[in-house]
Amino acid sequence: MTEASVHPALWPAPLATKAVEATVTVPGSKSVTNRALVLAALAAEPGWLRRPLRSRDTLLMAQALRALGVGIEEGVGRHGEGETWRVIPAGLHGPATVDVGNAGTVMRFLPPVATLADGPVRFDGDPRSYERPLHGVIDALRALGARIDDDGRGAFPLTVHGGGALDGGPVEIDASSSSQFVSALLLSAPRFNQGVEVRHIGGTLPSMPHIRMTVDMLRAVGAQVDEPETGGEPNVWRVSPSAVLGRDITIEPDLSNAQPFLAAALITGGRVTIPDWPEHTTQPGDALRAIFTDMGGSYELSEAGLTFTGTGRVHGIDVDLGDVGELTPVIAAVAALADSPSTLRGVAHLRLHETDRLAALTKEINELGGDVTETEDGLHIRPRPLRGGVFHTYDDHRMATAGSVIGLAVEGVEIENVATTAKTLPDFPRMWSTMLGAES
Ligand SMILES: O=C(O)C1=C[C@@H](OP(=O)(O)O)[C@@H](O)[C@H](O)C1
Ligand SMILES: C=C(OP(=O)(O)O)C(=O)O
Repeated sequence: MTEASVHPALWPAPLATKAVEATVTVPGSKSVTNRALVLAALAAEPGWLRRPLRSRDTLLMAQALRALGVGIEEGVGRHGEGETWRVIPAGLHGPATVDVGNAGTVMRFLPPVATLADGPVRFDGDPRSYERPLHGVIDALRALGARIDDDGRGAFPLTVHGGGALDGGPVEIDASSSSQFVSALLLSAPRFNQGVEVRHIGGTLPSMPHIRMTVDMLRAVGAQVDEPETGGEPNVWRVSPSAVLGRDITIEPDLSNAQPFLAAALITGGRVTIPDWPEHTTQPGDALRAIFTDMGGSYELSEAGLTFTGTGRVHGIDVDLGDVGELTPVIAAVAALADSPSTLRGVAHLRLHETDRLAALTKEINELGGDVTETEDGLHIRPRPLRGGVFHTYDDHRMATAGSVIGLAVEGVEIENVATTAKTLPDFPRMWSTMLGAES
């Protein structure tokens, strides 16, 4: 248990007393930042990340790459000191230790990188990292020629005995518990001797937009990728061996972290603008435009960014969130405040996220007087009048933001350990209060 969960601070979630009217600048995407760091570390020349996210997950990634010998320097960007990272690749060295925290991207994306180091790399992390699925990455790396010690458990702590290179080649995996298995193998694959051919052989693959993000970012650094969506075989991804180019990349705002702010507009009948909303993106958060419109709002994408407007009336929704699972907690919170029931489907794999999100949402919303039941692959949510109380967060950043959304409409909601939002959005409490202070 972390210190924060032994002494959980309670944060009184602010109530919205009127329609929220605000412009909220959201920091960079976790998923894009951590992919960009890995690709820059594997490149043949230095690269830049502009407006990277600085949060627990991305700082853990940067710290791990530095431990392997990669230079990551603070640079002066267009937006002032400290807003860029210059990444200077180097030979990857062991021995090294990597703390994965509870970051799925760090725990899955870095073992393949470690196979390229010239010595042992020991991985450890938060207690929850021991429970999150990893076998797809570890078994695949072994099949591709890596030596990994894990006491036979297929979980952390473990040591990847980097041999300076990896054969690579064809491999079958079951990635139905996490798309990150596929992304992990593809990201390092240009540097494997034979590249990689990953064949997914399990049930439904979640989070397809995140795999698309991996493919697009690989292509942007010069990799050749064959994949199902551009005419390749279904469920098969191939990356050819090649040099990785150093690039200058500006990180998009994290659209999944924009979600609670958009939800505030929807629930209060207000208007929230998120500047720099990308016109085209692989981020799953882009699906919020359609989902929150179905739930009763409307949006406009303009030079100013994405402006989302609510009417104060929120409708229930029946939706498959398999592609966009990380949006589920805040959608569940909004659904609990709607005028009709909701069914959220396709997200059984959320039981293995930061916490068991289906169980946690059910318990916490019901403890405020709600009526939520778990299904095999999601949630049924029947809105009822809610009351105040403690909203437990289980070291899950998205539970904290979900509870805060309910707190906008329900007096007396207290969020346990709101600091857990530091995983991807360290400034959340201040941003939330500022948004409400900007009410008109
Ligand atoms: O590759 C990524 O950056 C992510 C993929 C998804 O993981 P799962 O496929 O495990 O849900 C998502 O939920 C996570 O927040 C980020
Ligand atoms: C599932 C999530 O994170 P992770 O990258 O740790 O899997 C998330 O951010 O919702």
